[in-house]
Amino acid sequence: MRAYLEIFNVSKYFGSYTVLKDINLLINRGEFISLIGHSGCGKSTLLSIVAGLTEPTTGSVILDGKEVVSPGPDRAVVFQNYSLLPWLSVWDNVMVAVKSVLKGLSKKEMEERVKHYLNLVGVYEHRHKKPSQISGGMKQRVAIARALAVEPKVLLLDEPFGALDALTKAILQDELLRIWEESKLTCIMVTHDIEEALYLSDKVVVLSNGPSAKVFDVVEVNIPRPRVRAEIVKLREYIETKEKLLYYLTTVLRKTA
Ligand SMILES: Nc1ncnc2c1ncn2[C@@H]1O[C@H](COP(=O)(O)OP(=O)(O)OP(=O)(O)O)[C@@H](O)[C@H]1O
Repeated sequence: MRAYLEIFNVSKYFGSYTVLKDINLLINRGEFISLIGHSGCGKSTLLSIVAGLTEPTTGSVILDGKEVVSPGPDRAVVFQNYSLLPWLSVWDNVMVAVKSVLKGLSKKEMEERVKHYLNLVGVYEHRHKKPSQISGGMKQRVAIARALAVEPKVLLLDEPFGALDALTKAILQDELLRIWEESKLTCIMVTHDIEEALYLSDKVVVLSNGPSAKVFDVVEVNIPRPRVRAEIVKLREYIETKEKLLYYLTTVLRKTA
């Protein structure tokens, strides 16, 4: 049986520099996958290839039986730096995405959808504000609402909570987990945070150090769901998987620079 998202022999060269070499990954529908690895190994490049924003030098990405050749509404990306349009209100930032992707909807259906997703991430009451008038955590909520509002098949997250303080980060991780559990979206998230990866993911894909980064290991996170942060940290599976990932990153793949 084919996987929902298939990454076949993907390599990426920037000039003579080989970032990724022969990446192979199979991701099932509804899975939550984290990509982890040292800075500069090519995590964002791989995510960008899946998004269709970067073309692989060799190999291919197949989503639901179709090759990815460009960005498309079936894949939404959330970046660390929110990437909201500063001159538009919170409402319009989401509406612009809905209008551009879901042209067949009536005005009322579009408005209902924007309202639904702003409510889902808890920023509806801030809908008239501009991005400069809301906090970083709220901006990231809006970015997530915008991504979800087009109802993609795959949600791609590039260090989505990397710029947030620890408490806001924990709250948004809980919200993302809740939304993912309800929607059963397929998610791929780049992160540097092992605990975040363990809390959210079904599998953690560890990339080796670049240049020519490969998939070093795919670590299954066999922690039952629903997950309660305070409870899972006591589980043997959590402790052992965390130790394994730490061992990979700090010993086997240790970087000297
Ligand atoms: N457009 C580009 N042109 C040339 N080199 C690039 C380009 N994009 C990325 N690179 C290089 O590819 C390598 C991988 O970058 P990438 O951002 O994918 O790594 P990363 O693992 O996501 O890093 P970090 O964890 O620091 O965000 C780096 O050496 C980077 O300088």
